[in-house]
Amino acid sequence: MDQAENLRKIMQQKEEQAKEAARVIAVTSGKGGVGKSSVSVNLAIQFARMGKSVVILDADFGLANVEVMFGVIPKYNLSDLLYNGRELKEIICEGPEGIQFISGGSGIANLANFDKEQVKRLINKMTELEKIADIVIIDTGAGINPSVMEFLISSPETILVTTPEPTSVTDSYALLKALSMTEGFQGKNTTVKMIANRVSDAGEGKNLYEKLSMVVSKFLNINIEFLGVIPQDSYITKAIMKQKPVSIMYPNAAASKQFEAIAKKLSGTQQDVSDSRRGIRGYFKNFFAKKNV
Ligand SMILES: Nc1ncnc2c1ncn2[C@@H]1O[C@H](COP(=O)(O)OP(=O)(O)OP(=O)(O)O)[C@@H](O)[C@H]1O
Repeated sequence: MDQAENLRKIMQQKEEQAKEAARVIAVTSGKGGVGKSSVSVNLAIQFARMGKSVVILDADFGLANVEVMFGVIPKYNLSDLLYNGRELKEIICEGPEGIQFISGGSGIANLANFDKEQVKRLINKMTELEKIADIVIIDTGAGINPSVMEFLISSPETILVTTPEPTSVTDSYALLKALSMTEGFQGKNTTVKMIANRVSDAGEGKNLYEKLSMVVSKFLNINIEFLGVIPQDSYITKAIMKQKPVSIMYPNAAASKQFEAIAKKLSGTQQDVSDSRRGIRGYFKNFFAKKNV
């Protein structure tokens, strides 16, 4: 390597260090249909309006709601990066307001079965996200299946979406119980933040949080923080019918205002995470830790 090349490399390294690692946030729920994708997409929009560059990884295999909510049909998905030699920039799709997203496609379902070389390629490619994203939102599947657990266990910050329906509350508990029993789970490494969706008023949301948080801290030794409420709002459904997120279609709707408040609250807090788990590289390294890459 000549001196000029060496210098270029050092400059590049310095640039990469100067750019902070992306904040990785997983969004999940105990059962399907409670508003997980709606939360991912609308928080992304609110973060983008605050000047952040946001990438959503739609890891909800089989129910790719993000693309439906954005009204965009992706040309490629994660499988094309994993198996068909596509580059990261080719599989990233443009959503509204500068948001970018990656459709997981069937690539997501196979992640846990990768061999070492595939894992390395995935980590290296996904690490390129670090250069373009301030925030990476991972929209996981719902429920307690092992692949959802893999996504959550590696995430330093998890948003749990719950509604007042009794089944949503018991399924949230079941999800956290499954998470606490998953190999490698360490309560101190995982912050779970709850959003109460489809509530009739703030009090109902707070009650829901207090109930869930009490049993979860008593029986599972997990602390949940309260992020806030999203009201039951017919504008959400109206917007979905038009394949537009409510924050874009009806920015003054009660739900949009709450998404804005929650995004502000989140961005006002630093992510409390050790260096080895920081950023998208840390996330995937941790995800595949058992494979010793
Ligand atoms: N606060 C709300 N007010 C009214 N309707 C809502 C609200 N939140 C979600 N919905 C409705 O619930 C439906 C499911 O929402 P969404 O697709 O975001 O859920 P999900 O948890 O991601 O579902 P899935 O498990 O299928 O991925 C949407 O059609 C939406 O209209």
